[in-house]
Amino acid sequence: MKIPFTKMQGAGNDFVVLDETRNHWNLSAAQYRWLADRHFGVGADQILTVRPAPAALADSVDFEYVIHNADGGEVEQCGNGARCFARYVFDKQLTNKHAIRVSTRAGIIAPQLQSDGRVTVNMGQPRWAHEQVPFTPEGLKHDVLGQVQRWWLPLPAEAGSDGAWVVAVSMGNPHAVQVVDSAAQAPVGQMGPWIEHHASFPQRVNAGFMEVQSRTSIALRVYERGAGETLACGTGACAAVVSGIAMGLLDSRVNVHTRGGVLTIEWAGAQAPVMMTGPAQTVFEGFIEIPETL
Ligand SMILES: N[C@@H](CCC[C@H](N)C(=O)O)C(=O)O
Repeated sequence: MKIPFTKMQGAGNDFVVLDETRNHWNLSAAQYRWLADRHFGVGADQILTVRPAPAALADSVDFEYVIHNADGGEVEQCGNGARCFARYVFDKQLTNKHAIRVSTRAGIIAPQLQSDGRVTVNMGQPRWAHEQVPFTPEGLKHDVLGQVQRWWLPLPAEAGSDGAWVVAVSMGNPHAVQVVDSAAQAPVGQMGPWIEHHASFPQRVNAGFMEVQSRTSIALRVYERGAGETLACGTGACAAVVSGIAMGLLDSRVNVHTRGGVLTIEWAGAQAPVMMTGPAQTVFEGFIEIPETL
């Protein structure tokens, strides 16, 4: 089966985008994994699929947005992908709207194309309840910083540290955010996999390493669940900023410096939604023959 695809990137977090508004490709987890493979497939951190709005939501949303990690697993949310999704459906004339509403496994989000080419996404509210992350901290020690609890995650010697103080929060997908002295020096590749698979996160977790540079600027690296360290993680940026605001370390508008570019995150606190603004670009497009058996 030969299918069309578009390669996109948002702050260096890269995607293969598939259009299933007319045809359903019915790809298996192994086929998504193959597409994401940088040696045998196209190469991507995530595969994004555009589907028509689900019938039950047809009056309130424009599309369904389906996300698979590079490991082939389907996940709930992807922030950088949401900006690319909005750019894709507009450029491909699947809609003529600059502002759309999109259904995801984590609820409805609302991306909007800006006149400078960037995209702003209303990512909804952060979710702190343990069952919503999900996070099972039984047996872990904790302290309180500002308005938020930090939990001590014990780690084995191979992780390069005996543990980490993390804030657990969901932006539709699970995040464990820790404050570090230097994002550049943080042992992301060594510690990340141990946090991702920590027993206190039953659905695994994205591990964020946040360096607070000022009240309006952070440097951030994220070891993503199902993808490893990426050049940027949009939901990770939202999770880090809301955690930093709740800890009393950040103001309500923060520039997040990732290895692939800058994202701007705004959150007024409490019940306010998190707004994320950043780039979204098409890199190339083509057709690819998907192996039937893998
Ligand atoms: N790159 C993404 C997040 C993609 C999903 C994540 N790896 C997960 O498993 O939750 C972003 O920009 O938010």
